[in-house]
Amino acid sequence: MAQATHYNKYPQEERRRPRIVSREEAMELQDYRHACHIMLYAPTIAKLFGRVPIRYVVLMMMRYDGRLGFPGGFVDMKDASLEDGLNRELLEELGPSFNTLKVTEENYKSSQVREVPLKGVTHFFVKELTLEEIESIEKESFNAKDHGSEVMGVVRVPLYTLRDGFGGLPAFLSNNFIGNSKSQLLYGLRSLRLLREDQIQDAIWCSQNNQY
Ligand SMILES: O=c1[nH]cnc2c1ncn2[C@H]1C[C@H](O)[C@@H](COP(=O)(O)OP(=O)(O)O)O1
Repeated sequence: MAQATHYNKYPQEERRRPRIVSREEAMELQDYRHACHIMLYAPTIAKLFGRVPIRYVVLMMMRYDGRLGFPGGFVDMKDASLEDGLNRELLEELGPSFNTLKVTEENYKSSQVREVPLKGVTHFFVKELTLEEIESIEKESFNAKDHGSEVMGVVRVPLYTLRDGFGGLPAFLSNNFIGNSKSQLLYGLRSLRLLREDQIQDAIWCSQNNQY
């Protein structure tokens, strides 16, 4: 009943638009499926071609459906918490690194609710790692249960824009993304200040106005 009341509070067109809610509000929703995904990242001093600063390694993955998304997945009834569900998914998708690396409540960032096509909540987490830890995840991901099936491969997000004005982040943003993962990526880059706002705006504009 609580769920029906909540659902009816929003007019038809409002229900189509995903909403940001607090974790507490999200956890009170009944009959919604909860999913958790995480942006893992690490600072780097490496330069592409010896001159373009890479700045951060940010991990996403190519999914079985040809879309890009973050590692993670649905939380099951048997998971004791959102973090338990996410750690279970990370072990399946990224492999043995997540026997030791653990996501905790400190890594929680935001929750978004959608009503259509199905009622669901996506919880977004972020975790800063060392470059060595990220490289170890990349190597060990070949030994993950889901490698080659649900996960086609772990990919790095290029944060730079090349001289042609499209290569790098603008081209990456032109890919197909699952669910709200593209807005999660932009939110993560913004809120963690991995890029400046003007750099993000330029990359979005260039991705939408590719003349090449
Ligand atoms: O990266 C993501 N960000 C937001 N939502 C996502 C992301 N990846 C998938 N999704 C959506 C799609 C589904 O509605 C759920 C769960 O999908 P998935 O991760 O494929 O779940 P399983 O691995 O099958 O448990 O979240």
